[in-house]
Amino acid sequence: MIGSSRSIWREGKVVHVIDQTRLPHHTQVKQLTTLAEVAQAIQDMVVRGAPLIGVTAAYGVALALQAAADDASLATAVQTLIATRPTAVNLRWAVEHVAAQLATVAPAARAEHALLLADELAQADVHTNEAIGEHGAALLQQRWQALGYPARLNVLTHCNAGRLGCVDWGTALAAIYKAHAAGVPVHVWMDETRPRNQGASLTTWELAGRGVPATLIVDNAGGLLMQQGQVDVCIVGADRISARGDVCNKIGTYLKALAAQAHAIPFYVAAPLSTLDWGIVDGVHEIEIEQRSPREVTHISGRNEAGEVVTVQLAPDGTAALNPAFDVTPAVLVTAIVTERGVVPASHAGLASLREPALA
Ligand SMILES: CSC[C@@H](O)[C@@H](O)C(=O)COP(=O)(O)O
Repeated sequence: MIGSSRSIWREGKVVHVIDQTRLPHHTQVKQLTTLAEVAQAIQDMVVRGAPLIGVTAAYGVALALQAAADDASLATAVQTLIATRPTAVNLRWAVEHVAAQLATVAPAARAEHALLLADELAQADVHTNEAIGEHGAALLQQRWQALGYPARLNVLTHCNAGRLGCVDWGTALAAIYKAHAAGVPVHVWMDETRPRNQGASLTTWELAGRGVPATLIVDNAGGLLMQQGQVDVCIVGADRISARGDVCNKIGTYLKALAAQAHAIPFYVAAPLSTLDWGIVDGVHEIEIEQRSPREVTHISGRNEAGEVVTVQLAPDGTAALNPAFDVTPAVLVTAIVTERGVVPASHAGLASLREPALA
C-alpha cells in the first residue's frame, strides 16, 4: 500500500521508498532505518534515478547520525554513500551539501538537524521538478504548434526520468505531464531501456498511472520510427551534465541523439541544476561510467504465466558480457537543456548563464 504519491517519504526516523525492483508487478514500500540499508538500496536500484538517489543519500546521512553523530561517523556516512553509484552527480552533490551544513552544527544537535535537511532537499526536489516541467511543457507546446497542431505529438523518451527517478513529477516526464494536462495530445514512445528495463517496467507503469497515452518499443526501434516521421521530439533526463553541456544519461541515449540529429528532430535534456558538474568540461572523457554486473545483461526478470516474478538466463553459460550503465551524448547533439531556471543551449555560455547569482 502506497502512503504517498512520492517515491520517498519519512515517518519519524524511518524512511519509506517505493521498491523499484518490484515494479511493475508488485507495488511495495521498503523501509530504511540505517546507513547500510540506504547504501544497499541505492546500489541494488531499489531507488534509482539521479535526483532520487541524491535525496535518498541525504536521508542516509541522517540515519547514520541517529546512531553516532561525531565527525568520524559523518565522514564515514559521506564516503559510504558516495561510493554506492559513481555516475549520477546529484548523489555526491546532495551528500556534500548536507555534510557541509552539518559540519557547522554541534554533534549533539546533528541527528535531528540532518533529518530536517534531508526533508528540505526532498521538498526542494518537488518544486524543482515542477518548474522543469513547466519549461519543458512550453517546448513541447511550441513543437506541436510548429508542426501545425497534429492530432498527436509523438515524444520519444529513454529510461525513466519520471517521478520514480525523483521525489515527484520527474524531469523529462514532468514536461510530458504538464503538456498533457495543458491539452497537448502527447503520445510517448517508451524505450524499453535494456538491460534494467526501466522503460518497460517503470515508465510504462508511471505513465499508465497518470493516463498519458504511451507505447513501449524495443531500444532499437527508435531509428526506424524517426525515419518514418513518427517521432516529433525527444526528451530525456540526465545523470551528469558537464560545464560545456555534454550529457551523461542511461546507456542508449547517445544512439537516440545521433539518430535524432540525422532526422532533424529536436533532442531535449531535462535536468535540475544539481545534475550539473561544473568541475568537468569534457564529459565524454571525464565522466566515470558505472560498470554494473554482467548478470544484468545475461539474465532478465519478469512475470511468468503463473504470476510469479522469475529471473531467467538469456545467454549461454559462460557468455562474457559488458554492462556500462550510462553513455555520454556530446553537447552538439543536444538541442537545449531544460532546467528549473529555464531552457538554455547545451553550451558553456548557456549553462554558465544559469549559475549566477544564486549558485555562486
Ligand atoms: C529523473 S532521472 C534521470 C536519469 O537519472 C535517468 O534518465 C537515468 O539514467 C537513471 O538511471 P538509473 O540507472 O535507473 O538510476
